[in-house]
Parts: sequence; C-alpha cells; structure tokens
Amino acid sequence: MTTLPVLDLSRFRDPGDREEFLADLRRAAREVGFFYIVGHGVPPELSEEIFSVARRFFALPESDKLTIENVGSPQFRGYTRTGNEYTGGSRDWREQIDVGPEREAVEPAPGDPAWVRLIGPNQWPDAVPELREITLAWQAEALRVSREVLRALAASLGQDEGYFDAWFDEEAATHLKIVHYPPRQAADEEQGVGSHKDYGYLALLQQDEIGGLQVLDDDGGWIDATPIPGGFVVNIGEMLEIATQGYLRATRHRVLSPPAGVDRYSVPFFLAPRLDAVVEPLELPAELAAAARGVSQDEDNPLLASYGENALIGWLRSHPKVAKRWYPPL
Ligand SMILES: O=C(O)CCC(=O)C(=O)O
Ligand SMILES: [Fe+2]
Repeated sequence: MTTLPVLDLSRFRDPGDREEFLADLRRAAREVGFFYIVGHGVPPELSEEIFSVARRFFALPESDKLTIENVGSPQFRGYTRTGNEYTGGSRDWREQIDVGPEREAVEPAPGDPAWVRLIGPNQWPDAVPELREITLAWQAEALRVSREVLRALAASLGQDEGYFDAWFDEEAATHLKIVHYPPRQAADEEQGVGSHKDYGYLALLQQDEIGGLQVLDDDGGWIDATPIPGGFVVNIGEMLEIATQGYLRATRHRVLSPPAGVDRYSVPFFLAPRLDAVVEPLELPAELAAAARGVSQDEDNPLLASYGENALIGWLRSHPKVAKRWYPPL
C-alpha cells in the first residue's frame, strides 16, 4: 500500500451502487483506516474561504492572536502559539485555533465528572470578525459530511445506518482546529505534529496543496496522504476501534513541517459522541466478528470507553499550560 483509497460518498445514496460502495468503504476503513472522500457536496468557495480567513488570522501580530489564547479557556478553546502543544511528550511546530460547539459554560456540581468543564463557549478574534461566521458554516458542513460517513460505516458493519445517531445531541463533543504549520526551523526539526491517534469516532481533514500528513502502515512505514483537489481525508478514531473491538483500528499519523519558506494550512474536524457516552461494542456480523483483532494495548495510551474521560486526558496531555491553570488536581 503506497497511496490511500479514494471513495465517492455520493455512491452511498445511489441504490444501484450502495452495496459495492459499502464493501469498498469497509475495506478502506479496515485495511488502512485512512481514505479520501470526494462527492461530499461541500461548496468549494467555503473551503477556499476558511483557508483565506485562516491566512488572515495567522498573519496578525502576535498580540492580536493572544487576545483569544486558549490559556484563558477551561474548554481549551482559542489560540495556541507555535511550540505550546505537545504530542508524545515532544513539542509540535504549529499554531492553531480550537473551536467546539458553541455552548454556555457549565459550573460543575460536586460529584460531576471533570469533563463537564469541556462544555462552554468559543473565543473569537475582534481583529478578524468574519472568522466566526465562516468557521461555523464550515463546521456545519464538516458535521454533515462526517455524520454521513459514520452512517455509511455503520451500514458497512452490518448495522442500521442510524446506529450511532443515539450518541449525538446538543452536547456532542465535536471540535475542529484551524491550523498553520510554519516552515521547519532546522533541517532536522520536522515534527509538525507528532505521531498519534485521534480519539473520537473519526476525523475529517481539509488540507491545502502542500502535503506533509503521513499515515503509519502495518509494516511501520509511512504513507503520504498527498493532497487531492476537492478531497477530504477521513480517518478512524479510537472510539470506533473500541466499538468494533478492533475490527477497525485507529491509525497512527503525523505531520512533517514544511520546508524553509513554505507554510501549510489545514482544518481537521473531529466527530465524537456525547461527552457522557460510554462506547459499547456493537454486534458485528459473524464473519466480521471473527476478523476483529481486539482493542490495541498501548501502555502510554490506554483507550477508555468513556468518551469524556478519553477526551479530557487527550486535552490535558497536549495543552499543559491550560491544564495547569484550570485542572491543577489532575
Ligand atoms: O493537519 C493535519 O494534516 C492533521 C492534523 C492532525 O492529525 C490532528 O490535529 O489530529
Ligand atoms: Fe490527528
């Protein structure tokens, strides 16, 4: 395997092609865990707009960007400076804005789980006021497309296509990042973002034409997720690995910093269940169940079926400054 499969999502709603599409999807999701989606219906103008507003925001003076620094947010929302995020204990070389569902903050009652504090408002920059509307429009499209992919995945696993819908509501813990990868500082400083798995159900990524995202294959080699025009990259997250008892695996991936003089922009969207969801194994058809590999045992990253806990641990590890300020006992 040297490239990722390409799937046309519109085939899912074509009665003559649905079964073959579901077989292709199942193979791509199981064998690679990463694939491109085309035929998704996201307007190309919206994809362009979110990149152009991202370029305007990241070009601002640092003092403007810091007005929405995520250190001010118990929800980890807002701006993270380059070098302030960690993956696998090492510093990532990217700056970003984290955006979640727009909610009012919840004051935890005694006995509430710590993750209730992840519910709350976003931070928006006064200096680029149009960022809010464009981002929320893009977020709505990414939610629509990724839920459609999840319905197709459910169907491809022998479930009712609405199987996962019960785990969504107002508090569903989706989020997105608007990311800028500056050029590497030195030839050997290449960690844009270190090797990791995503912790929700799946991720949907809009990337520009630069490239740098790589996917770990079964032999320990890295496959380039080379950008394709109009295509989104989709990958399987930890909650689907748990739900399928390892029939699907959350695939490791990383981003290499662009070379000197080159900047890369990307917008990943993470589809997750509600924070209070405890993901249960679904009942796979016998022939798929026989091929399930079990959930991976990773000492550094035990997978928790409780989504809120899994998510909070992920945030605490990657944003130590926010963790120290708002979650000192943890
Ligand atoms: O920017 C990318 O290409 C991927 C980013 C990513 O994997 C992540 O933020 O989880
Ligand atoms: Fe990721």
